[in-house]
Amino acid sequence: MPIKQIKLRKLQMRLKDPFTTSFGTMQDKEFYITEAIDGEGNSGFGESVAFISPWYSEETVKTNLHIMEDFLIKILKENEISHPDQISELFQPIKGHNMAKSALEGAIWDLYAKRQNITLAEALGGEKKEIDVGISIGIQPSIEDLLQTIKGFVQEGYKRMKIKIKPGWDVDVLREVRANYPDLPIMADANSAYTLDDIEHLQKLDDLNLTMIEQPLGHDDIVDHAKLQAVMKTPICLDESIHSLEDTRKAIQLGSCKIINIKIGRVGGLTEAKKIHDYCKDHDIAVWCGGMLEAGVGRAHNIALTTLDQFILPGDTAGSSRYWVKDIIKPEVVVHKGVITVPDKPGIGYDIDESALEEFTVDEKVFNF
Ligand SMILES: O=C(O)CCC(=O)C1=CC=C[C@@H](O)[C@@H]1C(=O)O
Ligand SMILES: [Mg+2]
Repeated sequence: MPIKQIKLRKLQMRLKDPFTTSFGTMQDKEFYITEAIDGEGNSGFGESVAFISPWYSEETVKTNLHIMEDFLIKILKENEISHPDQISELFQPIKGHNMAKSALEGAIWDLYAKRQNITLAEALGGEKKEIDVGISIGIQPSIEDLLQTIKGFVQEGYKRMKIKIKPGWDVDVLREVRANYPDLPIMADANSAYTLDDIEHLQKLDDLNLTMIEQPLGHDDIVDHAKLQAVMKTPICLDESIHSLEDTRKAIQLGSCKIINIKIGRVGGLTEAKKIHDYCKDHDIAVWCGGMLEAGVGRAHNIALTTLDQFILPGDTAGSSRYWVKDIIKPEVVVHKGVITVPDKPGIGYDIDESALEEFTVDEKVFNF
């Protein structure tokens, strides 16, 4: 697969609404869209999920550019790529920087699928033609606002509500939600806002029939999570703690979680994400596809990954209109009654909206091979 050119476009897009988690609030998103071009004019696209500041992980938009242009693109130039699965091996000598690696690998996966004239889902071995999706709701100004927000998303048919929690906005809030929605699938995401000192407080959540509690403890912990899971009925789901298949193996061996949120960027790309999926399938651990407030390219990659059969829980892949006035793909991602129909066109299955891409691009770098 002769790559002739890599393009890095830095985009700035403004979320429709501020998104608040236990870390803080964001509304202006800056990120990279990557493009891998072959000699026949085919283009594959990827998206980096790193944020402007290192609050979710140590990576940022700036570290992404540094690692992509100073290391990863050089490795791609120096090696003949025949299959995208080679890339994670080639990038192995570069420690960390999974989101930078994933952004480039994703563009090459899309290019590969287009050259084979198959969908990215088929290239990954996925068979689902539709995927169930849930929605992630940031911390709201009041419980009334939260209930109103949930009401709207329930009416839109989303299959599961993910509610952000933090100390002072947790048990009482979730009790109120459960009282209003006795049968609705509800999960909580704490984004590491608690410690083992909070065990007794977190155990109060066990009465609420939550589908899971996501990442209650340290962002890089699997030991304390194992202690917490041992005393909680509610399944713990790990997000930030899982960066690789190795982390997955250790977390499952320790009993740190019963569910894993797979995010392509966090684990370094689609090849590693598929390995984690396959390992979880062998060990009866449910997985779902998390979100990073992506634009349409990243959303399309998430949809393709979610077609693999161990993705048995609704993920965070909302429709484009959840976050964006205008997305960079056409058609946009649409959720109908909590379901996304998997596109059947080659590659990611959505076209790039060239005018929107140009409108949001604030910088572009081209690397010729
Ligand atoms: O992209 C989406 O719709 C979900 C976004 C979301 O919930 C998150 C994005 C980034 C970090 C976290 O705050 C949170 C998560 O943990 O999944
Ligand atoms: Mg999370």
